[in-house]
Formats: sequence, structure tokens, C-alpha cells
Amino acid sequence: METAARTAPAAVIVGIDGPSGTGKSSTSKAVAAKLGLRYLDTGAQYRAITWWMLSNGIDVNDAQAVADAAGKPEIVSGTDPSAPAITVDGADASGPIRTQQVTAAVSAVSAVPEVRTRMTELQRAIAAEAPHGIVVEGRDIGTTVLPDADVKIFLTASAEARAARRNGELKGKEAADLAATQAALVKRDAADSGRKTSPLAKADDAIEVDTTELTLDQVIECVVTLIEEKRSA
Ligand SMILES: Nc1ncnc2c1ncn2[C@@H]1O[C@H](COP(=O)(O)OP(=O)(O)OP(=O)(O)O)[C@@H](O)[C@H]1O
Ligand SMILES: Nc1ccn([C@@H]2O[C@H](COP(=O)(O)O)[C@@H](O)[C@H]2O)c(=O)n1
Repeated sequence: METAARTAPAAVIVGIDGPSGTGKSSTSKAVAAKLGLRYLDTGAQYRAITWWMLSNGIDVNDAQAVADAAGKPEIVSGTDPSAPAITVDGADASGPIRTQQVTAAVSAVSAVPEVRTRMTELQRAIAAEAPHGIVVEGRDIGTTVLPDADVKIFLTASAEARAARRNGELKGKEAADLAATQAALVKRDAADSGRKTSPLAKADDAIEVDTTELTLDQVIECVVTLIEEKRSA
């Protein structure tokens, strides 16, 4: 008797891009966990190399010095969506990469072509090793890192909504000025969109999701549905 062959779903590669505070990390982690996929935070990698530059006395505004040092740190990213991890030369960097000092310096470092070449190679290698697929979030995943991704999403939200979300994270800590938060994220987006190499941009074939009026759960549901539709097509 013939039995129908049961095939596991093919690995699915998902790229989620967008400006700062649009919900890329929260959405990507939840979607990956729900669908049994790996997860990669490429922003954390750019933050990690920036932290290394700062820790090693390299002037982040000296593009040549950053380029010369770009190959030195060893950056290792975990891909478990329930326990994102990142190390630099074997040391846990998950805390230090989130400081204001790193946030203020990361756009300058990530604009250096040698840094982007190194990170892109690392990101492609990680994506290629994910057995069932991966959700990769960043700024240039759909345009440059994984142009053949199965699903490309570009998240957006108003600057007001993004600033309010960021300030909401500070509960219990000193409340930040909303206008200052908004100005800082708009400035970082402008630097990321304006650089020559792999700027923050929506790929032509990416699906744009404006999250301004959506809850996080609604965004997650929307992205899961888009991936499932693609898988069943
Ligand atoms: N749709 C939403 N509604 C309300 N809050 C949200 C929504 N999406 C994300 N958030 C909250 O907004 C904050 C920023 O989200 P998140 O860190 O996922 O954004 P991001 O795009 O990855 O930001 P960055 O690029 O700066 O790392 C978090 O506190 C998150 O819980
Ligand atoms: N694919 C990417 C991802 C990130 N960057 C740069 O890193 C910064 C930090 O990113 P977060 O997601 O952690 O906020 C971001 O502002 C970019 O400068 C990048 O260039 N490409």
C-alpha cells in the first residue's frame, strides 16, 4: 500500500526591517518562537562592534580607524528567540550594548563599509545554518543581507508612537523627556537612512505594516499570517 509522504515544511527565511522603535525585536522574537524558527538581532551585532570600538579607545567618528579595526572583535550571536544572547571576544555583551553611549555611536560605526561587509557575511552564515528557518531583523535585511528572503516585512510607526513606546520602557526608572526621546530616534533614523552603504530602506518586494494603531499582539498575528500564507502557497 502506498503511503503519502510526509514532508516537513521547508525552511523559511523572514526579514523584518524598519526604523527604530517600530517593534522589530518584539515582533521578530515572538513570531520566531510561535513558528519554531531561529531569531537574529542584527542591530545587536552592530551595537556589539560599536561597544568593542568604544572599549578599545577607537574614535568612532574616524571611519578609517573603524575600518582598520573592523575585523578584530569576535562577535557570536545566539539564535534562540526566548534567550537572545551576544558575546564579544567571549564576554557577554547583552547589557553593555544597550547603553546610551553605544546607542549614540552605533550609526557612525554601522555606516563604515568594512563593518557592514563583515556583519553581512556573519548574518548570511547564521541564516544559512538555521534548520527550519529564521527571522532576521534589522535595517537592510530585505535589500542587502537576504534579498531572496521568502517573506520581507517593513514595519513603520509614527515618530510620536515610537517615542511613547520607548519611554514606556523606562517605567520605574527616571522618566525621559518625550520630545528628547523622539528627537534622538529621528536623528538615528536619518543617519541610518542617509548613509551610502546599505541604508535603512524598504525592499521593493517588502510588505509594509504600519504599527502605529496596532497592538503588539496584532502585529505578531499579522506577520504570522503572512508567513503561513507564503508557506502554504
Ligand atoms: N505595536 C506595538 N504597540 C505598543 N508597543 C509596542 C508595539 N510594538 C512594540 N512595542 C514596544 O515598543 C518598544 C520598542 O519595541 P522594539 O524594541 O521591538 O522595537 P525595535 O524596532 O526593535 O527598536 P530598535 O530598532 O530601536 O531596536 C518595546 O517596549 C515594545 O514592547
Ligand atoms: N541591519 C542593521 C541593523 C542595525 N543597524 C545599525 O545598528 C543600530 C542599532 O540597531 P537597533 O535595532 O538595535 O536599534 C541602528 O541604528 C543602525 O545604525 C544597521 O545599520 N543595520
